[in-house]
Order: sequence, then C-alpha cells, then structure tokens
Amino acid sequence: MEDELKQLRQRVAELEAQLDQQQEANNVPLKKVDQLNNEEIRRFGRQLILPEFGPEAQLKLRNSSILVVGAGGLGAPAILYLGSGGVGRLGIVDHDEVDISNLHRQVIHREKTKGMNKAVSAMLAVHEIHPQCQVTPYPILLDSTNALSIIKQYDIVLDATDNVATRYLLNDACVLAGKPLVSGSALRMDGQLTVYNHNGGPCYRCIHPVPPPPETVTNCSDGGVLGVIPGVIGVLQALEAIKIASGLTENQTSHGFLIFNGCYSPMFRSIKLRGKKKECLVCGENPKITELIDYVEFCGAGATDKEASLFVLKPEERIRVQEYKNVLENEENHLLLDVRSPVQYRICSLPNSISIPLDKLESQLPGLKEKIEKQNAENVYVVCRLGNDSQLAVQMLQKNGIMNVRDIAGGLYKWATDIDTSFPIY
Ligand SMILES: Nc1ncnc2c1ncn2[C@@H]1O[C@H](COP(=O)(O)OP(=O)(O)OP(=O)(O)O)[C@@H](O)[C@H]1O
Ligand SMILES: [Zn+2]
Repeated sequence: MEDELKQLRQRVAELEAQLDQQQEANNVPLKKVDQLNNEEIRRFGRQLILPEFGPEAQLKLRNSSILVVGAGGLGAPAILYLGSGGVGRLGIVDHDEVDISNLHRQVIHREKTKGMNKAVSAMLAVHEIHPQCQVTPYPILLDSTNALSIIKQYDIVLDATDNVATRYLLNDACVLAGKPLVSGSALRMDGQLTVYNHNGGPCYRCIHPVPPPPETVTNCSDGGVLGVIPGVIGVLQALEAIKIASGLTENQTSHGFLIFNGCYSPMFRSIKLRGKKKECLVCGENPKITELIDYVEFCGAGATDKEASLFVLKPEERIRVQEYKNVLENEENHLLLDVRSPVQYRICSLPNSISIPLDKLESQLPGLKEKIEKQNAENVYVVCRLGNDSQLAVQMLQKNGIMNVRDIAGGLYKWATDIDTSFPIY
C-alpha cells in the first residue's frame, strides 16, 4: 500500500504540474483570426446557416472573450453553451469546490470532480466538448483587489454569482472597465435576467442604489432551488452574451428586465428597464465611485459568509451535541423542539421531537407551554439545521417566560457529523 501511495502522490504531482502549464498557456490574450477554419465551419454549421447569424456573427464570437464569474447553478449551463457554441476565450472564476449537493443543478460538474475547484472542473468539461476553446480558470475569490485586472482582459462579463457584495463589485468594475454585464439570479422557483451597462443602458446601481439589508437576503442553501430554474436563466445569460459578442444587439436601444417563475403561467414577464440615472454614483454624470470600494462593508455581508454562525446566546444557554446524546442515554425527561420549516422536518428529524417552525413559535406558545407542563419536562432543548434559528427560538422562549431552555449548538448538521453519521445531511 505504501508503494501504491507513493505512486499516487507522484501522479498527483505530475498532474498538478501539467495543469499549471496548461493554465499558463491559457492565460494569454486571445489570438484573433480573420476567417473560420474548416473544422469550425463543420462544427458550427447549424449556426452558420442561420440567416440572422451566419459566418460573420460566428467569426465575431470566435474572436470574443467572455468572463463568467461563478461556476455554480447559473454559470454551469452558461459556460457549457458558451464553450460549445464557439466563444474564442472563456475566463471562469470560482473559489469554491464541487460538492455533491451542487450536482443536481451545476450540470457542468461530475461526481468524479467532487472536491475539485469549480473553475478547473468547468474548464475540463469545456475541453471535453470543444478542446479549441481557450479557457482560463481563476480558482480565486473575486474581490476589489483582483476584479479590475481580470475583467479588463475580457469583452463581456457574466454575473453568475449568488451574493450581493459580488453583484456590486462586478457592476462597478464593469462600469469602470466599460464592459457589458449580463446578470442573472435564481432562487426557489424564480429567476431574473438583465443586461447592464450596455448600449447606453443603466447599470445595476442605477436600479439598485442601496443594497438590501443582509438579513433579508436568502441563498440557495437556505431557501432551496429547483435545479432547472438556474438552468433556464444561465442559458439565457449565455444567449445574451452570444448576442452581444456576435454583434446582434448593436442597434438595440431599449433595455429589459426578465422575470421568470417556473410555477405559474405565463412563466416569463418582461419589464422595460428605467434608463441610466444621471445621479448614479458610478455611471452618472458626476461619479463619486472612481475606483473599487470595500463591498463587504458596503453590503454588510461578504461573498463567502452565507452560512455564517450566529452567536446570540451565552455558552451556558447552549448544549453541545455530545451533551444531548447524554440526555438521551440518561433518559432525562425533556422536550426536544425542532424549529425548522415543515418541509425540512419531513426530510429527517430526531425521534420524539416536536415540530414548531420558528415563524409559528409565537402563535403556538400556549400549546407549547401546556405540553411542557403536562410532561413535567425538566428542560427544553431547541434544534434546527445549523444552530442559528435555534438560538433565536431560545431568546424568544426566554422572553416569554420559558427559562429552562437551551439550544443544541451546530444543530442537526453537527449531530450528523459528530454523533450519528447515519443521520442525513442536506
Ligand atoms: N466573489 C466571488 N468570487 C468567486 N466565486 C464566487 C464569488 N461569489 C460567488 N461565487 C461562486 O458563485 C457560485 C454561485 O453558485 P450557486 O448560486 O449555485 O451557489 P453554491 O454556493 O454553489 O451552492 P449552495 O448555496 O447550494 O451551497 C458559487 O460556486 C460560488 O463559489
Ligand atoms: Zn449607474
């Protein structure tokens, strides 16, 4: 086994060196051409015979470079279509690694690339389809220190990220660098699509001058998302980028905002976007923002703290999962209150827990108090998925006179990782 390990380590080192070389080779400006070669004519034949597209548009696409920020739910389909459709150079930025829970929607990744950086995994997928597409992966977190120097190397930018700080960062960087920004978002059953900073149209700040309060922002990991929803929006982002790159939007003066809901009919609605705002801080007549700012401070939340832990309770108001295991083993007379949503409770729950979602807790207090009294429970323990909502629930119960209450730190996730590995994680 030791020999085998040694060989494997050597192979990993070789592959890493190869990848480094490949990345270096890819990190050069796109070499433009003045005509399509025979291989390209054959490969893109179905697009070439389109009267509204033709060889001229395909050649423009071939000579264009597009940066996709985020190789997740939106980026995955967008990158697949851009890479296979004939874009000359693709840049892919993502700091995160492929996780099994990504695969239902981030269709560019594979089980075998689990744990790999997403930008690199996406590059491998594009090269399997169209090896001539020049792909540069950036396995980094895009922020104020690196955004402009990367964006300047590309003609068009796709925002396929999932957080407000990166949205403002990309907007300001695209305005400062003079690049169109194809922006998409998707959550639950809903999606949105807009092209900013293109053909004299508004930028993201013109429409959204102030960021939403961080506590009102939900991401896919908290709110859920049906896999095909970002698929639809990501594909439309690719379409918008292809239209811009191939010159199909040159004379387009009106700017739309597309709203998509996968549940209702009609699924698509388009709203005409307001024009550029004269007083916009970044693209207006007297811009105040002339260089990138601190977007984490501006938005009150960063790109990576989507599952940030809350610390609102004192340590003595919490118990560790190990302590709760002892509670069970000692058959302590207690009540376990699960404050997750009903749908999450239906996925999995601990035995003998009672389910009252956090947002129903206040209205169901009398019933809960009655239960505690009837059972003569010594303690109430509150559990949720990660140990954030459970703290809010404890605070609320304390305020309403229930004092023998503590939460289980780290929630069911910690239970599954530290105590019972057969318990599901979602
Ligand atoms: N500033 C940034 N720099 C680089 N990549 C970013 C940045 N902000 C977001 N991303 C990437 O954008 C992608 C967004 O994908 P998606 O919305 O599907 O979320 P996710 O983080 O993969 O999934 P989940 O929320 O389910 O864990 C992620 O892969 C994330 O790492
Ligand atoms: Zn603006």
